[in-house]
Amino acid sequence: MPTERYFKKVPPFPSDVPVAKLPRLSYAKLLARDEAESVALFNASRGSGFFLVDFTTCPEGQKFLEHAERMFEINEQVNALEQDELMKYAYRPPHHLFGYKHVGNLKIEDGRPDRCEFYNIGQDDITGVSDPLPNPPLIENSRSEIKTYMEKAYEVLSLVCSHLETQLRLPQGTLVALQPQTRPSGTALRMLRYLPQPEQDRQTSLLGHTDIGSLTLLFNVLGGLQLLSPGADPKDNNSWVYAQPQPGCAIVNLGDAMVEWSAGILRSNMHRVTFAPGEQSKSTRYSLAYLIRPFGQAPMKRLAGGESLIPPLEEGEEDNKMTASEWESHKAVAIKAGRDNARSRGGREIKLDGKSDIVSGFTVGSVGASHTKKRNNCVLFADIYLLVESIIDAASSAAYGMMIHYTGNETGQIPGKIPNTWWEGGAMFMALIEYWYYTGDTTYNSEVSTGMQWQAGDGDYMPSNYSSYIGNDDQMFWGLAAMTAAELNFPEVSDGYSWLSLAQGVYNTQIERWDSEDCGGGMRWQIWNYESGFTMKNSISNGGLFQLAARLARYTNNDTYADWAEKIWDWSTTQLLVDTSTWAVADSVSISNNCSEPDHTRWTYNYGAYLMGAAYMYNYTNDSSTWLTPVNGLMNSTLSTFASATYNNTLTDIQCETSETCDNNEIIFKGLTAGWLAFTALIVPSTYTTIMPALKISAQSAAEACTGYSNNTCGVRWSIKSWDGWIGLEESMSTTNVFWANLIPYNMTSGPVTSTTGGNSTSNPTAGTDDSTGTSDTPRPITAGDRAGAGFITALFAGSVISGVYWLITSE
Ligand SMILES: O=C(O)CCC(=O)C(=O)O
Ligand SMILES: [Fe+2]
Repeated sequence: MPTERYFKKVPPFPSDVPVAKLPRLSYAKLLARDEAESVALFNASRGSGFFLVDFTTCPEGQKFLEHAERMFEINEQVNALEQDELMKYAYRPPHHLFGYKHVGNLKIEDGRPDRCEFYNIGQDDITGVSDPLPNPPLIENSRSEIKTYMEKAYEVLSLVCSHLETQLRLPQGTLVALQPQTRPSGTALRMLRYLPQPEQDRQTSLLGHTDIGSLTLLFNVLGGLQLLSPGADPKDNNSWVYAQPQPGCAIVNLGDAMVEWSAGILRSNMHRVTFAPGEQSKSTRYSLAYLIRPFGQAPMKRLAGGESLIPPLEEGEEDNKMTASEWESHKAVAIKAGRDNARSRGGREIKLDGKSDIVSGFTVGSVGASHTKKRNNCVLFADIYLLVESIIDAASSAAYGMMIHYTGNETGQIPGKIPNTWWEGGAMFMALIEYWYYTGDTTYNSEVSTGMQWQAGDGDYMPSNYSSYIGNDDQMFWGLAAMTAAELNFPEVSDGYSWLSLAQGVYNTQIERWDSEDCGGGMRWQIWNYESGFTMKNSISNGGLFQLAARLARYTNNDTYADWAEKIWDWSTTQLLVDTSTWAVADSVSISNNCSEPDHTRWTYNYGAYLMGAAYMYNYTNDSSTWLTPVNGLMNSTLSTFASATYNNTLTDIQCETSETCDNNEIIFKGLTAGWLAFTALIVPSTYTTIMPALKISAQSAAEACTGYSNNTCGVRWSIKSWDGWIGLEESMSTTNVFWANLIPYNMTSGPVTSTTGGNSTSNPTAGTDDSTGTSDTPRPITAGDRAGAGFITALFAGSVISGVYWLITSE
């Protein structure tokens, strides 16, 4: 389709719109290594990072155009498939970056949904470098043709690399070796379609971005692609000029990897897609992009040294020490104004034979006028596909910051046990399971499995080593972690307890402890009468069991659990632990005054525990309005109490944060709450538009609070939007939670499953019932110090950059 005869089928590109004058290089001359063509390629790569390659100039080129036409046919057919069929192969960042992206899946500058759809075919899939991925039969049947096209396109771009190597005076093969077709990478053939937009309602179809890989080879017939004029304001529509497709030519552009390798000599320019100009706007636009990304482990550092024109590090400059895949995820950070690596994004002057040499951007041609603009030194948006990756990156950095404090996986240590605390292990594993689910990062999975099984006791989280001082709430967190594992299909441990049975074990042992003798019911805080909280009935124990029962009801579709959930809810609201007129949640009541005086202590997680339970009941009862009122009431009171403007709309445990008196337990609360809010947004869809923006702001603030020691150390007080000097496992756990919670929008179709929607954890309805641990009231000696705060250990972890989230969230 990119040949003359296809151009004739559509209205001509109008002559009265400004266009970027891109140099048109002859493929024949490039093949013949024509010196002038090589220099022209280099100058275009420095100036605008965009040029045309004319394939009509030789038989090899014409052959390539035939292959491209065939891909255009496949493009039309693939995008013409029924939505339902395409959605079977949905591209699901963060887990799957290949497959079909539907219209509206990404956003444009102003937050509205995009108008671009595409099918991403992974190179590794097609060449056999990875296991095959599922694709529609149309693609499956065309594997060999697609493979040929990829090989040819790769050959063309390798030729481009070879010219760049010559001009940069790099040893031949240097750039090509960083992106071989034989090594795993994110390289893809993207088949894009843009339907015509109604005249009254037109907008950007694909958000302005730079390509994060190294080189892109793009064919299209209709206009629509626009480049940002160098130095211009991306918010001003006049700054964007069309790149006019030419018959028989591909548009080649450089991506960000080239900027890194060349220390800023080569240029990666902002571009976007909008409706086609003039009469063309009425036709459907197809384009075919072959996007090369370096192999995952490729170094991103500048290729200085030897004869190369690439300058060695200057004072104040730092080498990029990341691998390509690390760097892809971290790139978003470079955008934050004032950071070293954001200053030069291409077009850096070079020294040629002792003289400095600089190339301007591109010439803008329009009727009667032609002018050159300054080069663009400031890339304002990163590749759109990076949005997800930068949140993943933040989550991964926070999870790492958490796990460096964990020693349970070391020889001689106890799996699942965190010094000076037992319950936190459950909260930590819950965070790691969710982290795994939303990021796809399996790094900590074996720690999770081992620790969760090790602490399981007889299958109900009353392990004999700690059972003498475990409280109901402590045990509950492990139960909720196991429930989460079941709902997210965390891999089962073949010779261990099933996740579901562990959750059932906790539930069964706890309902046994329901205390009808005092205050008409309720769970006590403590199990043992020698513990000081034995005479108290608190929200987290009751709200936790309420939540667990609701989740078990939904997972197993068994009303017995739901009945218990209702019973706990009724008791909690009657006792005003949950006040259904104000939706305030107290921390506890005391048996000493017949539970008549709920306290005024406000903790995020008490709200969150009940909110999550109500959300599950709403979902379980098929959206019954009875449960919607509590869901909305608790959601609103959570946000207005803990994320008000006073706290920069950022989740704050108001009880301790301003006074800087939060203990290690308390530091974890708001992260747990963030996670429960996120699940609520998923299973009660009407809450989504309230919850997600709130979670975004919290994550943005948290990212800014994770700037300690220049190594992403996270503090406690997110709301002050800077690091507060605190550090520890708990701080990092909370930020891990708020970051994965922000990945929910990218994984909307899944989330917590049930036994009838893909959950396969084995049920054991009587789990824990034959375990007498925890039902005896014989006093046992307490092991000292379990509730004492852990000392703060200095974390030193390097490399990643959480503040990327700041940009990410503000840019959406
Ligand atoms: O459709 C086009 O012309 C451009 C697509 C693009 O920029 C991309 O996929 O990165
Ligand atoms: Fe692009």
